[in-house]
Amino acid sequence: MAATEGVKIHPAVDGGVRPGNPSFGGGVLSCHCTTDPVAIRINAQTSHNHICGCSKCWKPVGALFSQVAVVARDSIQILQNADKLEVIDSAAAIQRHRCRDCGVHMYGRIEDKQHPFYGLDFVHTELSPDRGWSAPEFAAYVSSVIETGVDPSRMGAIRARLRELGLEPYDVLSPALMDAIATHVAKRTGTIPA
Ligand SMILES: N[C@@H](CCC(=O)N[C@@H](CSCO)C(=O)NCC(=O)O)C(=O)O
Ligand SMILES: [Zn+2]
Ligand SMILES: [Zn+2]
Repeated sequence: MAATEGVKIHPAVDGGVRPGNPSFGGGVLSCHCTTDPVAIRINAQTSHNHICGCSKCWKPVGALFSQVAVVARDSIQILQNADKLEVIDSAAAIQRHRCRDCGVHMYGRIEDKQHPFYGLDFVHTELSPDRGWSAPEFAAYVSSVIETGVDPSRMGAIRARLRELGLEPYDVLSPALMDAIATHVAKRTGTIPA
């Protein structure tokens, strides 16, 4: 039996990564409540979609990883049941707004203007019935799944499965995003010209 057989990452990728549609222009995300769901509209295609193993991002029941993408904050509009949204941790860099009834995270917002990703919101596009959203490109915070209870002996098979799916595993973010963060910091501190 192949080492990767039976390794489940996330329902959106377990059957293979579906390509996004570059001309897709957005859609509506809804929480899991069967009555009075929270709904938000995203008026743009997402970018930097990735699979995330960190303990803070929302994961569907049974999934080892989250799927999370970013979009400009001004492209998000709350359509209904905004009163059900609560911020999980207002001290966190990403302030995750979840439905207080079903627990689904509707969007994560960065309020710190100095943060390298200020201006971007984090969203889970599987909450939309549409298929054109940008595809996940890599896997982030992979070792962090151990913090959520995964046996460390499974990490070899998990990383192998991610590679099989074309989702290169990183233990923080991808090199491109880490470079963007470091460039932002170097410009802010004056190490390199802004
Ligand atoms: N080992 C920790 C990592 C948590 C973490 O740093 N998560 C990242 C990525 S979230 C989406 O890519 C992060 O930026 N967090 C900021 C925040 O959550 O406010 C763990 O697993 O908890
Ligand atoms: Zn809900
Ligand atoms: Zn995360």
